[in-house]
Amino acid sequence: MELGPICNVLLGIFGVLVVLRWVVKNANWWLYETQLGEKQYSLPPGDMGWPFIGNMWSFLSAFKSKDPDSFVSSLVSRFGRTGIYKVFMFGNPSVIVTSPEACRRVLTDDDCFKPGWPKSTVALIGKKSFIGISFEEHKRLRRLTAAPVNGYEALSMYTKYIEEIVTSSLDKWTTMGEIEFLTELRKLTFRIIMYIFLSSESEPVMTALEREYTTLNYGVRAMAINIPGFAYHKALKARKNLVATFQSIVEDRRNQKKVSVPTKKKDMMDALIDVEDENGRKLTDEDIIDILVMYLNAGHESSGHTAMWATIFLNQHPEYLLKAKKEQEEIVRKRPPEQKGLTLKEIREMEYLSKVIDETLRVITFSLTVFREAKKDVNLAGYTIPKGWRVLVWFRSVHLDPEIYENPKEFKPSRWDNFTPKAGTFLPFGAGTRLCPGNDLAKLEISIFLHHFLLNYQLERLNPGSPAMYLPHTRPVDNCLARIKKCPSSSV
Ligand code: HEM
Repeated sequence: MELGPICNVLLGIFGVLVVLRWVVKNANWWLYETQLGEKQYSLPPGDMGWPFIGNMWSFLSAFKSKDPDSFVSSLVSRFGRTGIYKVFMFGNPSVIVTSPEACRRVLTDDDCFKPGWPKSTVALIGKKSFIGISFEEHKRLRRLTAAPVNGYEALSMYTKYIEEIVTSSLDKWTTMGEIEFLTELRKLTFRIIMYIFLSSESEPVMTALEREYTTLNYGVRAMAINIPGFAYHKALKARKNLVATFQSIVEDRRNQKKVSVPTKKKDMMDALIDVEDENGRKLTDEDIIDILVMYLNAGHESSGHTAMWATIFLNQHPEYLLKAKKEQEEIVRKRPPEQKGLTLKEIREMEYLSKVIDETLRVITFSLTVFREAKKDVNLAGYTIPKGWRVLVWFRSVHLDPEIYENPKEFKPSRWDNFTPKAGTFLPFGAGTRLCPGNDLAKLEISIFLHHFLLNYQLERLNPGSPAMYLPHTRPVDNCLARIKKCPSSSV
């Protein structure tokens, strides 16, 4: 048999494959960069990945592996430590920023950047939530909703309630045998945020809502594939259920108001129903529901995860746990005998505990990234971000940068002794006009939880070596399966 023709055919196929690969690899470059004219030459270095999926495959495979940071470190090793990289993610030509200076600039420059969350995320959180509304509308609703969740007066008001719910939950957990510690903490923080927004709801409604939020969050970081079986499809269904529940709560509250039965305490729902703009225009049901979907989500997942990790880290480091416990015992010892429970003043004096929480926020970086969009062509660090491109502010890289935090993956609360982070190097709650409005509330909840936990309880993990997973948020695969036990020295 003659080999010549076969070789030619094989060579031909090989040639076609090489050309095809080149075309496919350069499709995004051709689609998004060549259109930019001269500007394409000043884009940040990077790689736009494959057509349609861009860099999502590398992102998802890194974040589903044991080394999520391999995603950004591969950009650094290929393109250098520029702190800004061109990518194609979540369906858009984008730039990832990883240096403190660039992150801070993007977060604080409202003339150049606006929220730029992927359409799929806006569809889940709501187009009338803070990530979908105009600058002016955001300013107004932010003013209205931020005061009741932050500030001395509001926080003092919630301290007693949070303490009650923390102590009763901890007590209950000791009787439950094996629990998923994270799941229980999420329920706890969800009850707190429900109380602030809606005063109260029945236990079954709360458990059902919290479950829907878990499904919703899986969809937020997944690929937007709306086909049964995929995380995004399930998340859309979860949103539908949440909207239906909130709709009936809003209707009930409006009806109550019509027959003018004043509720005992004015909660956030009352404030949202009553508020008018300068033209006397009130919020629609859709406005209120999207604000609820957003706040109740942002307001419990993050604090629940952070409280869990702080407890795990302390458990892994008995010397830090002892130090934190001593501080709490000292607070109780100094307390006048007639005082019942914690005061905000005492919480503000928990110096070591505050370092434990900051260190947890840094090591875990609950919000791995946030999204912005360039409102015009922007020059950043000598590179051009073209108008309309998305910017991913990659908090995780800043918090785990060995040039900022020595041995960054080590949990070491004492690194915060006499250390004030430079601007842009510690951003657990973001910065600028979108700085998390719940930052003080979150620290309050976590401090109250740790206070009672350290004084009276112990965590016994069933799988202490359970590996971590990173999407949608960093957590142990087993949701921290554990038993909660009373300390032998407990006074409760
Ligand atoms: C450890 C706990 C928390 C962490 C790590 C956290 C983190 C963040 C971050 C990084 C942002 C900035 C988003 C951006 O720049 O686009 C943010 C925004 C937000 N957070 Fe939090 N958060 C926490 C707790 C809370 C709590 C308890 C609430 C509820 C009261 C809350 C409500 C919100 C809201 C509504 C926004 C949007 C703000 C806006 O767009 O103006 N967060 N959070």
